[in-house]
Amino acid sequence: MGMKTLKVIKIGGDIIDDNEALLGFLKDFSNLKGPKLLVHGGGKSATDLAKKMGVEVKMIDGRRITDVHTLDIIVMMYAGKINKYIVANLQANQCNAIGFSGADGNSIISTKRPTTPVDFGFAGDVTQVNTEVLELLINQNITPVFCAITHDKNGQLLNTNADTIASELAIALAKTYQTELYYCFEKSGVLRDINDEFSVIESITPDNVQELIQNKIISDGMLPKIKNSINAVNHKVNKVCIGKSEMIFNPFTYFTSITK
Ligand SMILES: Nc1ncnc2c1ncn2[C@@H]1O[C@H](COP(=O)(O)OP(=O)(O)O)[C@@H](O)[C@H]1O
Ligand SMILES: CC(=O)N[C@@H](CCC(=O)OP(=O)(O)O)C(=O)O
Repeated sequence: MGMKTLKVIKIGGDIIDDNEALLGFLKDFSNLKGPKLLVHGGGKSATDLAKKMGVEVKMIDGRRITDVHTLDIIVMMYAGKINKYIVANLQANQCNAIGFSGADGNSIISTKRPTTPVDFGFAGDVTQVNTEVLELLINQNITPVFCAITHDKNGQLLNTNADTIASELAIALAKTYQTELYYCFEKSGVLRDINDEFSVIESITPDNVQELIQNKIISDGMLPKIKNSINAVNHKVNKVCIGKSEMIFNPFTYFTSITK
C-alpha cells in the first residue's frame, strides 16, 4: 500500500487581514478531503498591533527583528487571537482542528539565532520536529493548525517565519506521508515583474533560483518562501506550489511550481 498524501498549506498576512477572504478560504479548506495541516502567518496584524502599542517594527529580508516587547505582541497575536479564530471557524465548517505552537506536543524545537551578522532577537532556527502527536491527530482526521512560534525546550518561546514552519513540517512528515506544500499569498505566483499578474514564472529549480535572487526579481517576503521551497524539494517533499489559494481548489489556476 502506498503512502497517503498530506497537504501542508500556508496562508499569509494578506488573507488573514481580510476577514471575508479568510472565512472563504477556511470554508474551502474544510471541504478538502484527506490528511491536511494548516500553517498561518499574521505578520501584518502583528505589525499593526506593534505600531498601535508604540513598538518599533523592523524587518530584514522578510524576517522580523523580535525584541522582548515584540515577542509578547507576536505570541498574543499569533498563538492567541489568530490561531483561535482560525480554529473556531474551522469548527464552524465541521472541520475538527486543534491549534498548535511549536511548544505544544513539543512539536517544533528551535535555537535562538546567532546574533551575527544580524541580531534578530528572539527568533528561532528550527532544530527538531517531532511528528508523533501530529500523526496521531491526522490519522484521527483532526487537523493541526500551526502558528509561527517555536520553543527552545528551556521555556523560551521564539519567533520563526511561518514559511519555515510550513516547510519544516512538510519535510518531517515526508517520512510518513507523500507531502505537498502550498504557499498561498495575494499574488498569482512568483512574478517576473511584480506589477504584472500575468508574468507568473511557471517553474523554479535549484539551478535557476540564484539568478532570480541576484537580479532582484525575488526580494523581501518572497525570499523566505523561495528558500524554504527549495529546501523542501531537496528533502523529499513531493510538490511545492506558490500562488493564490485558488490553486489548491481549482485546477485551471496559474501558480509557480518549485521542482528539483
Ligand atoms: N517576484 C516576486 N513575485 C511575487 N511577490 C514578490 C516577488 N518579490 C517580492 N515579492 C513580495 O513578497 C511578498 C510576499 O511575502 P509576504 O508579504 O511575507 O507574504 P506572506 O505574508 O503571505 O508570507 C509579496 O507581497 C511581494 O511584495
Ligand atoms: C521571524 C519572522 O519573521 N517571523 C514572522 C512570523 C509570521 C509570519 O511569517 O507571517 P506572514 O506569513 O504573514 O508573513 C513575523 O513575525 O513576521
